[in-house]
Amino acid sequence: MHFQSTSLSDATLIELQPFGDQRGMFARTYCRDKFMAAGLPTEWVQQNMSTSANRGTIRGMHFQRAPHREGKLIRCVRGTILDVIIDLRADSPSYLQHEGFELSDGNKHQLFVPPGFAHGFQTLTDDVEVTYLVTERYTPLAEGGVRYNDPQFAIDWPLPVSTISDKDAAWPLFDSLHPLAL
Ligand SMILES: Cc1cn([C@H]2C[C@H](O)[C@@H](COP(=O)(O)OP(=O)(O)O[C@H]3O[C@@H](C)C(=O)[C@@H](O)[C@H]3O)O2)c(=O)[nH]c1=O
Repeated sequence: MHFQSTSLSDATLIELQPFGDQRGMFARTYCRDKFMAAGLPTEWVQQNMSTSANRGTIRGMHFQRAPHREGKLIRCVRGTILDVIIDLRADSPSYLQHEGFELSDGNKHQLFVPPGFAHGFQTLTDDVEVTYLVTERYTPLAEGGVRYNDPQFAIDWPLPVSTISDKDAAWPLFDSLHPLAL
């Protein structure tokens, strides 16, 4: 696996190293030693998956407030997504910057999302499945979010929004958040 830095401090794109043969392909998706050497987390407490039926669906932009901030390792195992992360760490050189990454069953890239980032994605195909590891347990009282179309970030979503949860459509704008809400 190859670890590539991104425009956002500590966020890492991980390319798998595939071994192909007549049966198909093998690759490690997680390797404790390599993650440790790359300075990435090695303790994951949940593995989650979601499916989304329609192209254009948005989930996000989500985070958990301190002290429950989560690191996430995202992979799209069916279809294609644009995965977007926003650095919300006030002490970071990339504070308030965002970047999008195409993750698909074709490229098999994984994205490490550091604690303190907001995370979300838009499906670019129908029938998408995403799986991710997280470093903290789900803590509903610590759930937070910022609106996917917050003008502060002006994320360039590639498709019109076809489907979004009521919760995600109603997250506040970043401007209105108290610093303790992060
Ligand atoms: C995230 C989560 C949700 N749930 C429940 C709550 C709710 O009833 C149902 C669906 O939850 P949500 O609507 O929050 O699911 P979803 O919008 O897919 O939430 C996910 O979105 C992506 C973008 C992320 O970054 C994830 O960390 C997570 O926040 O599942 C759990 O039981 N455990 C969990 O870890």
